[in-house]
Amino acid sequence: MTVNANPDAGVNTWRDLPAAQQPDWPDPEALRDVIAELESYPPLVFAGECDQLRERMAAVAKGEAFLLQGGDCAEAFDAVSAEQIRNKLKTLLQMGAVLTYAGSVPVVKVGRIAGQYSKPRSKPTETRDGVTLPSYRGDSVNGFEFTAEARTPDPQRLKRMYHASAATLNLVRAFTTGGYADLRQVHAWNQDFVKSSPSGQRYEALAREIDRALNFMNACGVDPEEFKTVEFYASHEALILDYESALTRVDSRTGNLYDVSGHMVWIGERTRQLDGAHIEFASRIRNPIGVKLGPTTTPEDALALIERLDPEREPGRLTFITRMGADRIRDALPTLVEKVTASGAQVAWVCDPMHGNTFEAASGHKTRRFDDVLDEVKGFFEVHKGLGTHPGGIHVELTGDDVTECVGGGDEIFVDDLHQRYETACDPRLNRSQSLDLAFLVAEMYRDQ
Ligand SMILES: O=C[C@H](O)[C@H](O)COP(=O)(O)O
Ligand SMILES: C=C(OP(=O)(O)O)C(=O)O
Repeated sequence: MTVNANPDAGVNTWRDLPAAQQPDWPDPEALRDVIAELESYPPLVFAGECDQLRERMAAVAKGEAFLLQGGDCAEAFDAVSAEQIRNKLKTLLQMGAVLTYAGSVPVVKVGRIAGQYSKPRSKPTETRDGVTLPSYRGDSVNGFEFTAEARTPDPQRLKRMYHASAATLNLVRAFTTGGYADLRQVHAWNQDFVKSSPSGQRYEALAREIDRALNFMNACGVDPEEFKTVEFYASHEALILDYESALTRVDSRTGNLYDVSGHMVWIGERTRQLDGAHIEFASRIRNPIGVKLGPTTTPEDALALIERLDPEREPGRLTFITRMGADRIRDALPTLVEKVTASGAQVAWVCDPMHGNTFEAASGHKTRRFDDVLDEVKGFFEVHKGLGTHPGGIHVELTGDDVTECVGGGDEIFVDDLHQRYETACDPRLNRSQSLDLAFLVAEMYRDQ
């Protein structure tokens, strides 16, 4: 259930509509208290930063830049450590360097980070050995452990989500502006990795080229500030609407509403009903918005979403993140892109090659084949090439750690390896080596485009 914490605020119009995938909070009073407290907390991001990202996304929509959006499937409170945050950031920075240099395109870097704590689920309950409990819905809602106590939704967790997001964002900001992300560190990001992995070695060769280019520029007297820091943004799925609307504020500069829990938020495949609460919520805020589109999306759905979320047809406002599956993308995507383009809307098209390619291995692990992931990205590029439209970016679930959750990749992981380091709380992520492999292959596709 949801409660009406601030009926006068313009953001609360979603409360009258059906809201899919919301937790069954057992104690409405406790939820109300938490919402009131969250409403008093300072913003996690500044509205001006959201505007800046909207401008960057406009460049993506116009074909002038490429989006790299990636991070955990589900962040976890016990993984808010310097090491894990640094590893994730390092992986994204390395991928960004590969795409920028080998793909020769400006890369907009956005993490699935500092707020990705809530998960929509296929089933509301999970049964093990005859015991049925609520499904795990992310650390913002309940615990992963299979006990009645852990699985009971607890609104106090929404406050932990805020604090975990704040701590993560703080370190990300320190790393990206305090010297760690300086392009001259391009080798340092690879240090612990290069010897053992083919993709690490390939990266090292590219880093040497970048070094030479930097030395050349330096010798010419050019040392741009842009190389010393990195623009990096935070995004997550806007799923738990009580949290998102408690973090929505009126921007004093413009009087507009911004969800200041992250720079960009997206609405998932399971919650993008046109007459539902999530789309209503997204229509009220000025952040750049993503919407996931699965294989059954019709052109009419896409056009109606544009009408609701981007009535002014403003490039950068709306990103369609398609997640069709490798076997469907070549059939399902062309009509969508054609009809949307013909409507005059300039959305950014981004490929999520993860969510349409999940299967369960014989061992019971949810996994994905690297080759399927790659094939979906290839299909995405083929479709856009065929239509003369811009393949705007990729959206991937990844981690900087050497997990064994997806099979394949240059440093191949086999189905029998899955149990070794299977650490995700929900869906399988690419590890660092697989992520770099993907970046090199996408850079080649982009160049060939
Ligand atoms: O990350 C996406 C969804 O939350 C996830 O795919 C749902 O998984 P389920 O089908 O196991 O519920
Ligand atoms: C739930 C997700 O994806 P989708 O909505 O595409 O299933 C996700 O990206 O975490």
